[in-house]
Amino acid sequence: MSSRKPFIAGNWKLNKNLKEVLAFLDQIDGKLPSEDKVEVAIAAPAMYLVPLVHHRGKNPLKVAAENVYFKNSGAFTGETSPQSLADEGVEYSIIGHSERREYFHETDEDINKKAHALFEVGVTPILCCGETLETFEAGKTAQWVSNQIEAGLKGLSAEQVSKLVIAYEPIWAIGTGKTATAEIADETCGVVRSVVEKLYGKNVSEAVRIQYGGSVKPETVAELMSKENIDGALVGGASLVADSFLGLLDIYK
Ligand SMILES: O=C[C@H](O)COP(=O)(O)O
Repeated sequence: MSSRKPFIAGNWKLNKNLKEVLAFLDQIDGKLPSEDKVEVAIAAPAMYLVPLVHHRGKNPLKVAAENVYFKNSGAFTGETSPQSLADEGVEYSIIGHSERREYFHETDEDINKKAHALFEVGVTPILCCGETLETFEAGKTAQWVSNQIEAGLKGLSAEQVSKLVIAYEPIWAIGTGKTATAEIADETCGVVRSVVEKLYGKNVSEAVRIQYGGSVKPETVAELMSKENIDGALVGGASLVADSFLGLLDIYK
């Protein structure tokens, strides 16, 4: 367990309708642990960001976008601007999720532009990285993830990177029920931290928070969070149902 504040974020992906979003807020109302112990967020489809901000009430719940564009205005049909996230009170945005990289062909360069654009408006990026099963089995995870991180951080200042959140999500563990062992997850989060140290020095690498993501469940979260280099979790499936989402936070009560 590190001294950094843990950060547990749900990622709803393309799930829920408005009624379900509001019901979820109702079900977690007054049940989140104190923000002194853990930071909690939900990343939701763009359509539900404003309702989440407006209906979270006094719950210590941060709101995150699942994606963002790197321009604030212009002829970019269908995109969401960083400025609109900031204006509506959205605190975080995931960038570079493996599903965006795979299905929407996002490149490291796009993702780096998004990181810059978010910092410019005061929204904190959650920068995702992670390798395929093939890369994992070939023993090339460290190199792969290091390259993604170096490219994603290009041109960011030490001050920005110390506020950043990085999520290590092995693609083979996403939605498969196959969580990486806590040891593997910790080792790769340690690799990510060492890349940050190489680029920005010890102070920044000790400040940056690194989440693990990939089939995290209430039953597996405690062991993962006990590891030195893991500061939180980015959770898909287990964040969709209020009881299970609250179960992820039991260790902080
Ligand atoms: O962003 C979340 C990850 O893709 C993990 O999803 P999962 O918990 O359903 O495996």
